Amino acid sequence: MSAQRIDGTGVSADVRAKVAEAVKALPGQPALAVVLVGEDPASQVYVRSKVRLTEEAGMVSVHHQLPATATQAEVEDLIASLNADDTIDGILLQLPLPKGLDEHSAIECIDPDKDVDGLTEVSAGRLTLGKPGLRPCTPNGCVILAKSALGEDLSGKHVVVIGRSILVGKPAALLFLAENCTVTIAHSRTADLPAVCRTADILVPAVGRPNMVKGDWVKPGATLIDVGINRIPAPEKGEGKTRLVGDADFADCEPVAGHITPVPGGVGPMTIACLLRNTVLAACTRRGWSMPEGL
Ligand SMILES: Nc1nc2c(c(=O)[nH]1)N[C@@H](CN(C=O)c1ccc(C(=O)N[C@@H](CCC(=O)O)C(=O)O)cc1)CN2
Repeated sequence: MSAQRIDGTGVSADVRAKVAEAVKALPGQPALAVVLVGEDPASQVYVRSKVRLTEEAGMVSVHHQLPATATQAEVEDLIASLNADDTIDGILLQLPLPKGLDEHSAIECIDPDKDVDGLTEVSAGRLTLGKPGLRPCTPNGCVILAKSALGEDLSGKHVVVIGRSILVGKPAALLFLAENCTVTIAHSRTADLPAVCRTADILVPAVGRPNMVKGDWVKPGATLIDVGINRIPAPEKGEGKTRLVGDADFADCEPVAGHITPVPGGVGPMTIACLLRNTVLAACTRRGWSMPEGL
C-alpha cells in the first residue's frame, strides 16, 4: 500500500478562495505591507508570490524594498511608519534579513495587531496562553493539512515535531496541542530519534535536512507533514541543476505512511494562503469588522 498524497497546492487554493469570498463581503479592503530587505533570489520569488496572491484575493498589497545595505534603524523606521499608517492592516518582514541585521529586534518592532506572520513575542505569548491572536503561517498550514487528511478532530493523536525553531517547530507544537493532540518536540539532542518518530500518529519534520526521515522512522499508516523545503544538486537533470526535496525521504516513506505531503506542493503553498487569511483576520480585528464565517 502506498500513502495517500496530501495536496497542499489544492488545499491552499481552497483557503485562498475562501479568503477571496470573505474579502468580497467586507465593508472595506484589507491591506498587506510586505518588506523585503536585500536581493536574496528565493525571497524575491516568495515576495512576488505574496504580492500577486494578495491582489488576487481582492486585497491591497504594498511592497517596500530596502537595499541589502540598509541599516537596522532604516528597517525599524520603515516598520514604525507602517505601524502608524492606519491604512495598513498587516506587516510582513520577509526573512532571512541580510547578514548584520538583527531579525529578532526588527520583528519586535511590528505592532502585534498587524503581525500577520505571528512572530512577535506578543503573538507567541497569545499562542502559548491559548488567547486569540495571529498564528504563524507555516505551522498553521501544517494543522490545516493534517485536518484535510484526518478530519477536523485531531484530539488524542500523538504528534512528533522534529525541530524547535521559533518560525516552525515550537509554534507547530503549540498549535497541535491546542487541537488536543499529545505533542512531543524532538530535536538534535533527542535520544534514539527514529524510535521517537515511530511513536507518532502525525510526524512533522521541520529541520531543513534533506531526506533525513527514512521509511523505518515512520509508524505504518501515520500522517507525514513534511515542512522541509531543501534545494539539492540534481545532476540527473543536467549540470548545475537542482531540485527540491523535503526533510523526509519521500520514496522511502511513501510506502509506509498513511498520508504524506509532497515537496514541492505540500506545506510550502499553505504558508502564503495562511498569510492571506491572517491579513483578513488582522483587518477585521483592527477595524472592528465582524469576522467572516468559515475562515
Ligand atoms: N517572514 C517570513 N519569511 C519567511 C517565511 C515566512 O513564513 N515568513 N517562510 C519562508 C519562505 N516562504 C514564505 O515567505 C515560503 C516558502 C516556500 C513556499 C512555497 O510555496 N514553496 C513551494 C516551492 C517553491 C519553489 O519552487 O521554490 C512548495 O513547497 O511547493 C512559499 C513561501 C522563509 N521566509
